[in-house]
Amino acid sequence: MEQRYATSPEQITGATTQELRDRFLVQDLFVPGEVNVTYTHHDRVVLGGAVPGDAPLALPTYDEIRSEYFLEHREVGIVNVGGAGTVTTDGEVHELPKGACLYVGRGVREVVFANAGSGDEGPAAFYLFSAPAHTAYPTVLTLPGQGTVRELGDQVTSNRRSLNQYIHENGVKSCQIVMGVTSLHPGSMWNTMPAHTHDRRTECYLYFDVPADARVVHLCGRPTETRHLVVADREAVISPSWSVHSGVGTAAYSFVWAMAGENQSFDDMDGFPVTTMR
Ligand SMILES: O=C(O)C(=O)C[C@H](O)C(=O)CO
Ligand SMILES: [Zn+2]
Repeated sequence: MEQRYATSPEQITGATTQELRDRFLVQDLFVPGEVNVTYTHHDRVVLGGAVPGDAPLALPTYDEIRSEYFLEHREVGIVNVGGAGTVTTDGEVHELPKGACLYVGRGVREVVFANAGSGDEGPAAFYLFSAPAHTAYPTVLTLPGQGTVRELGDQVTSNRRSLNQYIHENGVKSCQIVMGVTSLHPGSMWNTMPAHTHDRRTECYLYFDVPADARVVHLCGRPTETRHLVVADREAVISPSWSVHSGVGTAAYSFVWAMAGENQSFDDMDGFPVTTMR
């Protein structure tokens, strides 16, 4: 398990591009036949990718979390960003088409990932976002589009997008995790504009469906002292509570956003009109 310690805003004032990428960008999560995870000490979130091959793939536990099994003290939200697959939790099989979200609560001992056929989308690719959990909520599957959908932005400002909330205060229950998927409409490139922070939660974005020859220029840092990361398909960005998280693509794309921290209030955010940003 890769470990990333927490970063304060003062530490990035003179950071090089590589230093910024080492702190905030998570690459190579999706390797065929493997489960790969990164532990950020920002709100103790674990990010992961699981890509089953011909054989099913089990979620292991790791020394760093000192748990007999991964979900002994944790919960996880799982979104499939690849072809159809299944996730089996303590023997119960859940079918996840692309874009579906499975919440798995504390206390589930076995989580097993598998492919379910060979469609155009290639093998299943499961993105995992896990946080410490104080109690056990039931495992719940949400199919694409079945969450709470918010239509945001406008084609005129190139930020028309559909935001699907899956795990949230008024949806699937969790201890900490708030999770969903946002998809840009064709011709729209900007996400999360106007940008915001939420000092009470860490947020991570996993960009997916970014064409191979395209990139997302992701804005991070304090709103009045921004930096950027150039992000490719299936790469994730860790956004500390003090950092904006917004981006513009060179083509349309989608992303999984997920948060954990002090509260689960999606609208508890401080917005920054672009005219106030630097
Ligand atoms: O497009 C957006 O706007 C988002 O998806 C915003 C994220 O959901 C977010 O940053 C929530 O805090
Ligand atoms: Zn946010």
